[in-house]
Amino acid sequence: MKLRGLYAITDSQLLAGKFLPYVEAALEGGVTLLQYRDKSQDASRRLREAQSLAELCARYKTQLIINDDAELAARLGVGVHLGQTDGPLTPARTLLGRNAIIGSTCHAQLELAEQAAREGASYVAFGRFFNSVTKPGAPAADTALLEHARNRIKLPICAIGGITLDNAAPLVVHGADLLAVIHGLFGADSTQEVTRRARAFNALFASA
Ligand SMILES: Cc1ncc(COP(=O)(O)OP(=O)(O)O)c(N)n1
Ligand SMILES: Cc1nc(C(=O)O)sc1CCOP(=O)(O)O
Ligand SMILES: [Mg+2]
Repeated sequence: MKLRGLYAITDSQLLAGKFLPYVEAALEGGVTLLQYRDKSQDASRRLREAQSLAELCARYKTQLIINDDAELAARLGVGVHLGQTDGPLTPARTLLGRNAIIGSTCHAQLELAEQAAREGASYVAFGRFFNSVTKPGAPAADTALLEHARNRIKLPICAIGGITLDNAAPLVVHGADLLAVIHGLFGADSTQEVTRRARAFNALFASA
């Protein structure tokens, strides 16, 4: 499967009280990958919500990725996204199997991406590209990095951090295969607006 398009990421605070309707609205507009990102320690809620997302994703034929937690991903038979402090990729690959999607945070460092590729990552994620409400302190990346990564890394390239419909187009032009978005997608006033935004993000790939 070609990993290209919108990568929607959930946020438990932003989606409080509208979690499933907003996620379904995004799926309705078209989502290549959906990441369940919940930074709480509430294991039973995490399991319950991740199971609901797995059912929803199955209906929409979207791939589900669990942030941080390879054990939960293994339990659900889905993919995982691991940051630099979330544990090594190689055991996660062994646990999840060769077909699982495993993503790796590489900040603004090509060396991290090359290492992730050697260790069996399915895609590499660079960011943050713009100011992010969700993660203001993340290290900054720029479009030149995408061009270098395009030439050196033979894996799908994901861009993240402060991405909105107003600033996303150059990222695709400079080589991003996946646009990972929280606020720019789910910070909308209605489910209809979430669907519209998802469609508009996907349209950027159709025209690139
Ligand atoms: C697609 C994608 N890219 C980067 C991240 C960030 O991962 P990490 O650095 O582990 O930070 P947290 O998201 O865990 O706070 C991501 N989750 N997804
Ligand atoms: C989770 C995350 N990781 C980042 C990184 O740079 O690695 S930026 C980020 C937040 C993405 O949310 P938003 O689209 O609301 O900015
Ligand atoms: Mg993490």
